[in-house]
Amino acid sequence: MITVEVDRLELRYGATTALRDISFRLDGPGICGVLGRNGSGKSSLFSVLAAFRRATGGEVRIDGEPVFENPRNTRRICLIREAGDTVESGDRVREALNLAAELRPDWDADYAAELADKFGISTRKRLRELSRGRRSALGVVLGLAGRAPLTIFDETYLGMDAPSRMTFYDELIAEQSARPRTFLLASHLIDEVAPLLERVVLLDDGRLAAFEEVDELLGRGVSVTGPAEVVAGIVEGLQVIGERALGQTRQAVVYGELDAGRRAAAAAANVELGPLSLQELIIHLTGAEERA
Ligand SMILES: Nc1ncnc2c1ncn2[C@@H]1O[C@H](COP(=O)(O)OP(=O)(O)OP(=O)(O)O)[C@@H](O)[C@H]1O
Repeated sequence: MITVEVDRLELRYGATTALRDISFRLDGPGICGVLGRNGSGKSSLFSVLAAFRRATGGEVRIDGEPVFENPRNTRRICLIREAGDTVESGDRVREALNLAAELRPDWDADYAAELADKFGISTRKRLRELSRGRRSALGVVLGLAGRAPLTIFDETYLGMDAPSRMTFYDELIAEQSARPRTFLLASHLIDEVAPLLERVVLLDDGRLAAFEEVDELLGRGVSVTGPAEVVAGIVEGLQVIGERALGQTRQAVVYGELDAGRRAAAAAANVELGPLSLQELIIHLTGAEERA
């Protein structure tokens, strides 16, 4: 079990600032989603966490020690990138697995073989002959069987079909309960991964838009649907983060809680109050509608 501290992190690529003033801390095991729109900085954050890049400001520490140029930490972190990016070493699947066995102190070869079988990956196959989905699945095998205390999957699902993705999610949950560790998961399939996540790091244009437990985040959003004028009265003075009109019916998405008075007004006027999905909430929080 490890502690991950991201402290006022900044990453610039020349004139582009990809991450600004990002701070959060993960104590102990859990599955944390790293979510955000294209270009929001997810892969940049991972590249600093995995010590592939040096931060241009602030720091990342694992168990209190910096990650960059620190061999003690490098072996404890495993970053699995999207399809094809992780498995360039070796000619065949077997060689990629053997290399992982050398690099990863906690590698479980039997589990790797079992997973490869589940994903239909032949260990005799040449890496370049694998389909895109199977290359992604091989990334999943390397990440799960490596059992690194900090394991990061960066859009590793790309190209994987629905049954393979479900196998990935099931294995992730099973691993997490049998051998708790810290997983970071970036995905654009938010509602698909939402049930796995305990916490979310939400990035918006390189900034930290939210760092929260999923249940708390979900508790913040409520949709209010009914006759336009009544809805307007109920949400007045609240933070409305999205709106939709359908004829005389209006749906307002509120970020925040409705007090008892507003709830009673809604009940009396047949106004429907509903939860938001994590995906809806995140779409609103990252301003997709306004920008679109
Ligand atoms: N090597 C690089 N050189 C210059 N700019 C870069 C580089 N890598 C990323 N960026 C820029 O940094 C910002 C963040 O990109 P990043 O790839 O971290 O986003 P992301 O959230 O992973 O996006 P996506 O969801 O599309 O994968 C973007 O503006 C991007 O153009």
